[in-house]
Amino acid sequence: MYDVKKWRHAFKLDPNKEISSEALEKICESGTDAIIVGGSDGVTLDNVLDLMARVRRYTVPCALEVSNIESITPGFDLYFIPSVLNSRDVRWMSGLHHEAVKEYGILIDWDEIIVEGYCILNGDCKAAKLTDANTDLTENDVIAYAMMAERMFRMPVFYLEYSGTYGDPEIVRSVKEELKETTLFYGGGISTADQAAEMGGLADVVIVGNAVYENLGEALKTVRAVKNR
Ligand SMILES: CC(C)=CCC/C(C)=C/CC/C(C)=C/CC/C(C)=C/CC/C(C)=C/CC/C(C)=C/CC/C(C)=C/COP(=O)(O)OP(=O)(O)O
Ligand SMILES: O=P(O)(O)OC[C@@H](O)CO
Ligand SMILES: [Mg+2]
Repeated sequence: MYDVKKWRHAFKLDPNKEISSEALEKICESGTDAIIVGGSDGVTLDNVLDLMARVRRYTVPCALEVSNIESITPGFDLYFIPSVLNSRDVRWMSGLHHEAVKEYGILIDWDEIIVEGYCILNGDCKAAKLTDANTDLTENDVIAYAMMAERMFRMPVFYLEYSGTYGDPEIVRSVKEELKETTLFYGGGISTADQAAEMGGLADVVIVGNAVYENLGEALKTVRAVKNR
């Protein structure tokens, strides 16, 4: 199922972190809609290839969320391309993308590409620091980014990124109310089934990352909590 409009839940696995074969089997067989391979630091071609090959033993769709040009490889079902709308540095919104398309544009199968308009809201997370994101935003600021993603740039995905911390459900609710076409991804700090159910009731797709490495048993419960709603 490669239509993100039908997704409700995904696990994000970091190629720069260790995961046992037993844990990986449970994650891939959990009933989640997809595995997203991605992280903001230490992502290399070697660790991406290794994780892709291991996930490929299972039937679950597997997407690469591109964080640098060097680690892009064929073999994924989909490629998510983040564009950080609240970055103060144009490289993270369109600069690196321009370089990549200039160099590899001819090789790109555009049907496999899904652009994500990111709005990073946890100023302490690695992605915020890397991209110099302005996280000092009001609810109206965030809604404006969502409107830009959908109506100016026609991005298929708007990603509310609270990586490492649980977000504000009221902001997620307001953003969801604003979006008509664009799919709303929520990620950040989900470590229990209750949190997954809450954000799953507001966003279209819930992404669970760090909990996989911190408490796998609880992380696995997030799938049912979101999909049984
Ligand atoms: C041959 C072949 C297969 C060709 C395919 C062609 C293809 C896919 C081409 C892509 C072209 C293209 C436009 C590429 C874009 C290049 C690029 C480098 C864009 C920049 C992406 C970007 C803005 C990265 C910034 C960081 C970011 C937002 C990462 C997303 C992941 C994220 C937020 C992770 C969370 O952080 P984490 O690491 O988990 O943090 P903790 O460790 O603290 O948990
Ligand atoms: O790691 P967590 O905090 O679950 O966040 C998931 C994802 O949104 C990170 O890009
Ligand atoms: Mg992480």
